[in-house]
Amino acid sequence: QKNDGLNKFPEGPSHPLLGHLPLMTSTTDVIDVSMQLIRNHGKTVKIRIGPKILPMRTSLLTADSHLTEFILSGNKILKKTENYQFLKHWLRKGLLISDGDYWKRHRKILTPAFHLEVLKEFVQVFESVGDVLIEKLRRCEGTPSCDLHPFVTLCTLDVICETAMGTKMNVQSGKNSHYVQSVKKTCRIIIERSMSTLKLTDTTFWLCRDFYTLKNELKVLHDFTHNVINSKKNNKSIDKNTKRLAFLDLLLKFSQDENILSTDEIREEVDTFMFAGHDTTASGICFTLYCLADHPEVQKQALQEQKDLFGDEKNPVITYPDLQNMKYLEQVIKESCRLYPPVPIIGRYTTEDTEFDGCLIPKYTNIMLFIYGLHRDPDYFPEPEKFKPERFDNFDGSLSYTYIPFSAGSRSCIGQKFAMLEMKSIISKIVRHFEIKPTSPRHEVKLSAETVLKSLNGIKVTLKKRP
Ligand code: HEM
Repeated sequence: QKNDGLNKFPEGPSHPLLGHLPLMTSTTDVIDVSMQLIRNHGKTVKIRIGPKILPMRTSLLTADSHLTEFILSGNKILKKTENYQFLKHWLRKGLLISDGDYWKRHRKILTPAFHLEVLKEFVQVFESVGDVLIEKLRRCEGTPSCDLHPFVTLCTLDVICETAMGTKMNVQSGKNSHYVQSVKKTCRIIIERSMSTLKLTDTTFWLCRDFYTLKNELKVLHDFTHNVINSKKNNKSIDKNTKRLAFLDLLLKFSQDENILSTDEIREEVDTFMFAGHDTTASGICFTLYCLADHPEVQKQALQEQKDLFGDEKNPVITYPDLQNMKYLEQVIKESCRLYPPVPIIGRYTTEDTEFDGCLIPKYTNIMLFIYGLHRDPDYFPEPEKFKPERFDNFDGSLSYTYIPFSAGSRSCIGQKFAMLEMKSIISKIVRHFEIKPTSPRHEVKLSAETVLKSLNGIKVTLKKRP
């Protein structure tokens, strides 16, 4: 393995034998240590695991917009890094982790399922599931501190179950808790595998209890989607009265017409939507509400926008054009996704020697694109720590590789428009019903880079019913 080209990049402090491994032993370290490295040593740094002379792995960590643009805008470096492989037991060859011609073919097949005409029909789902969330949040009214995360996660799970599979799961009302528990346990094990030497490789993972737990949980998850698909195939559970089709119905339809996806392939894609489409939006919603609590003047303006659109009506019937008209709220969400990007790091892997800016990046290099770092760079965003939605007043394309919460280029998030609509629907509802205030003393989030950005100590605010 030739890694000479990487010598151009600084390494920062590291252990001579273990490299950066001792610095990154937890999901919280990943954010802090990566920030320190890029602040103190340059926008792109080398991360080494193992001895300096013969490293086990050398990666690049970058928050440089040029290198980010080079990687994301080209069509050469499309393969994901090996840590995505922890997802393979659940998602198999789903869109998020597949590559090569297989990925290309599936991306082309799945793209029409995210067409605007399809998404517009989902607004009703966001709204009715959001109404249940409002009822659940009433429990928090008057309490000094409410952790939003568990409430919002169940809400986004209900949304994705109904939109991806066409199945009302009512997890917010305590139904189907076995499926929810399996999603939670599987996500936990996936994160822990990337942090534990014993769980890291399949060769030793089977020695751990989690290997068997994962096996059981995956059976629950796979059986569930499998059964939904089968009953749809036998046409037992398609609601004839709705013109709304879930992603699964669309995939089945495409496949019936042209026989392009097998049942297993459909299941893998539906599982992928389930995974990629609920924790991410929950993170986006929770951090936006946290920012609104901290910035009463921004919240006031967001509420005013709601009043301008719907008067004093707290429960208007919201349509797709209404969500489009929530321009200020969109800026608020964008600014929150800048400071707290729901997906803080993504990884790509070079399959051939690649030249960038006169430097050779060798074949088999992991490149970690540090979205969180890009978004907090003062060269790209003056006063980066400040929450200023007006930054997005005149958002122009030149920011496109400095602001990438949904990634960019051909492997960008296929669910981007869906996610923005869902976040607007849920957040606007909460803003109309509650005044969101910081807790006293103010809750300070402890950021953790799991597959999505989370806060280890929850996302706590105070909710006060609006008159
Ligand atoms: C705020 C919410 C969301 C954020 C911030 C987000 C962010 C991202 C990012 C950064 C990627 C690139 C991942 C990588 O390169 O490794 C991605 C990919 C993807 N996202 Fe999202 N996502 C969100 C919501 C959703 C939703 C709701 C869905 C589905 C309904 C979805 C489905 C996917 C899929 C399938 C991919 C893989 C695309 C491909 O490789 O072709 N995402 N997302």
